Amino acid sequence: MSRSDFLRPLVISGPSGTGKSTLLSRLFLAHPDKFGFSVSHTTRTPRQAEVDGKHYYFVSRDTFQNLIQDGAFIEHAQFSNNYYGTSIQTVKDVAASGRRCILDIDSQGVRQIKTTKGLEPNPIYLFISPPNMKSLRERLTGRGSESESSIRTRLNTAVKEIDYARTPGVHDIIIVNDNLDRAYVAFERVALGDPSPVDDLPRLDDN
Ligand SMILES: Nc1ncnc2c1ncn2[C@@H]1O[C@H](COP(=O)(O)OP(=O)(O)OP(=O)(O)O)[C@@H](O)[C@H]1O
Repeated sequence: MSRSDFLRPLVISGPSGTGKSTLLSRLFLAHPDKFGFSVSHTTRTPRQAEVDGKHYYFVSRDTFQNLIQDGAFIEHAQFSNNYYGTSIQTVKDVAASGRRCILDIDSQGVRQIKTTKGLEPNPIYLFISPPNMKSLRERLTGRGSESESSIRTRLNTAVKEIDYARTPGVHDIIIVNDNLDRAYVAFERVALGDPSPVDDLPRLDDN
């Protein structure tokens, strides 16, 4: 991979509970100096052990709405009654440090970045899929962070996200997080610049 490719932001999306944070934590542990996470802003309340400025910038709805007015975001979206957004400044800060910027955003955000063309250079889009809906439900339940109704909302959204991911050209790369070790090997390759891993998206009518 050339240096210019390495500085292309890597946009990671995939249903809630599919394992994005888990894969990212491993990557950052293995390569502490190579990658920079674009820390998103959100109006949701922090989960236990989440740190302001590290996992998210936790802000009020008023602050978030002012930032939208100021044009601070390359994408922002509302999900489960909370706002999430990525500020232009965060991405610039990571690129300026010579690290590859990694963005973890939902599919509404992916659509928005693609239409606003706010990011230079052009990002690479990676979709992390669950192997099936049953596993996704188990992961969301096992994480213990969501109410039953929140899990239902996330599962309904997941179906739409996986459908959107079937649209040709939306994502450059697809990884199915079935076995965590296998998925991580593929994920690490992508992060280091190999564009080849493309798994098959699961059929949703057989699980
Ligand atoms: N391959 C896997 N097999 C089994 N469990 C997994 C796997 N990958 C992740 N998990 C577990 O699934 C749960 C959800 O993972 P994680 O929180 O990383 O998802 P996420 O995609 O970051 O979700 P969100 O978008 O809501 O932040 C966690 O408890 C994690 O330990």
